[in-house]
Amino acid sequence: MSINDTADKIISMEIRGAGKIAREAVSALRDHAETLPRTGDVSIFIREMELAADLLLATRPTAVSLPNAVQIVMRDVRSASNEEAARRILREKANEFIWSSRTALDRISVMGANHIPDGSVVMTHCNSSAALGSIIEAKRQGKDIEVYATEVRPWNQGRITIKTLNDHEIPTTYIVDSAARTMMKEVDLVIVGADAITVNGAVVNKIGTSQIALCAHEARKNVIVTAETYKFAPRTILGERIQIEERPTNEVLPDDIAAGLPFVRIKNPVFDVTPAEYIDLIITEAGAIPPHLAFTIMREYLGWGLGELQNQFLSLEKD
Ligand SMILES: O=C(COP(=O)(O)O)[C@H](O)[C@H](O)COP(=O)(O)O
Repeated sequence: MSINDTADKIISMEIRGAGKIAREAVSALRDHAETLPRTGDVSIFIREMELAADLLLATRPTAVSLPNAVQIVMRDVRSASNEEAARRILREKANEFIWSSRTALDRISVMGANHIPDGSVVMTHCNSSAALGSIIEAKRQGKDIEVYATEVRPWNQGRITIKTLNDHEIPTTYIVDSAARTMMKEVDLVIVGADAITVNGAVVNKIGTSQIALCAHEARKNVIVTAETYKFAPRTILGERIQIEERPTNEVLPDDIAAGLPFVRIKNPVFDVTPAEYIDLIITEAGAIPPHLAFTIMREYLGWGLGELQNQFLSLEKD
């Protein structure tokens, strides 16, 4: 798929979910490199690849998996000594990222399943491959489990979730988002995915996640977040905030109805922030951690992010 097609599909949400966005972006970068004519000038190749990367980065602002994946693939390309080396590094890094991202999902699924006791009822929100992977793995291990899945207005990602759960013959109850608190008494634990995790262990995920986590906290039910290490955002160490995407208001209310309500304002933020105190565990491919250890993951697994931050500080000091 071309860079433009991939970017369009991410914007239109045909490609969605933080992990998938990252993998598809990386595979589009790899394919794009193959379409560029060989010039023998490494700087031309790098410039073309940066333009392609910028196009992808401008698609959706919240899932940090996208800039992290682009950085993982592009970082060593930028210092390549010649065009052939740059092409080889890009290909290798892209393939490595896609492979390790899938492996991470498998590992998270097994660890996540270990945290789902036999006979438990799990609530999930939105459509997360990491969260669903854990539920499906628990079922594969022979555990008798049930799921409550929310609708996820306005895009109804819950329908994709219930289709997958149904395909795996997992008994599922489908509820509207506002039924989460009422239904929490039937539930033993909540499992969701993440679009970004900040240095203080807060989790950015689909709008509504924080309400569900709050209800779970009130009802003394565990909240488990499943997230690959590339969902952690090292730049939050510097105080950079995760941008919450606002999508068109007509996803919430059709324009013709809105036009008749001149005093009504519509807002459509599509992600929210769940503070660390409402999260019991974050399961990554590197192990399950309490949210306050987010910094450790950033240091150990996204070390480049910290190196870059250090360079920024050094240049600030020089200025
Ligand atoms: O919030 C969403 C998707 O939002 P959208 O539908 O707006 O992209 C998912 O919970 C996370 O991206 C994690 O998904 P995964 O575990 O698959 O990476």
